[in-house]
Amino acid sequence: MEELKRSVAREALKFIEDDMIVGLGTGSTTAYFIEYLGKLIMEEELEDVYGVPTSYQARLLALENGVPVVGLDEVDAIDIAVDGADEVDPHLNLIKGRGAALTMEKIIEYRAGTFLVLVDESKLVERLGQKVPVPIEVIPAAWRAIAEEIEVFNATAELRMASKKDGPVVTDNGNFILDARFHRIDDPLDLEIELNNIPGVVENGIFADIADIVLVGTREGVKRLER
Ligand SMILES: O=C[C@H](O)[C@H](O)[C@H](O)COP(=O)(O)O
Repeated sequence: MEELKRSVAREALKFIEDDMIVGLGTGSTTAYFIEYLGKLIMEEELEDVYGVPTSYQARLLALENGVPVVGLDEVDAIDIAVDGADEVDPHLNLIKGRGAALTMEKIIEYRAGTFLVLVDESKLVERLGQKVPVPIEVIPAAWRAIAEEIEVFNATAELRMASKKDGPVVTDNGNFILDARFHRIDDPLDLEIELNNIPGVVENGIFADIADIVLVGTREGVKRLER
């Protein structure tokens, strides 16, 4: 599985050119991409490439690997954003947010000229929600109220707990994460909009109609899916 992640990360480098501003995603697959990108920059095979990190994890990895970083508020445009996903459906709708970085990811990926997604074949599903819940970033004080609201959608929501800290996961933005399991997601775009309409919801992990290209690492090689 790690080799599949590495192979898509290597393939993603082909999309990066000199002078590009690159959105740097979060997670284990993008971590390889940031590492390889840093190598090309250090070897001067790429020039004037800057990364806009989607999380503290991406920022630390970029600094560690020699990718110069800039903030979203310092750039006029993002040429390409590269990120992983937790599920990809046949229309290239995604679920993201296992790493709790969904809000900055969505802001940066929405702004990017091209949004390139890197996954291994285990992430492909027929319908979103088949394998993973939908993460929802919420204002802490509102978590219980929102969990109740979500039941209206025929779903259950669980507050995500931390593993190396007592109590809940706190996101890079200081919020909580609810993981919502829906009975069935028929219209991802509609659900994405509806969830964001609940007061106190900051953002949710459905990324409908936003991915441009998905590179899938398979045992037979890297496959390219396009919308
Ligand atoms: O918040 C985390 C992100 O959405 C990740 O991009 C996503 O969970 C994929 O991560 P990984 O490449 O580790 O499977």
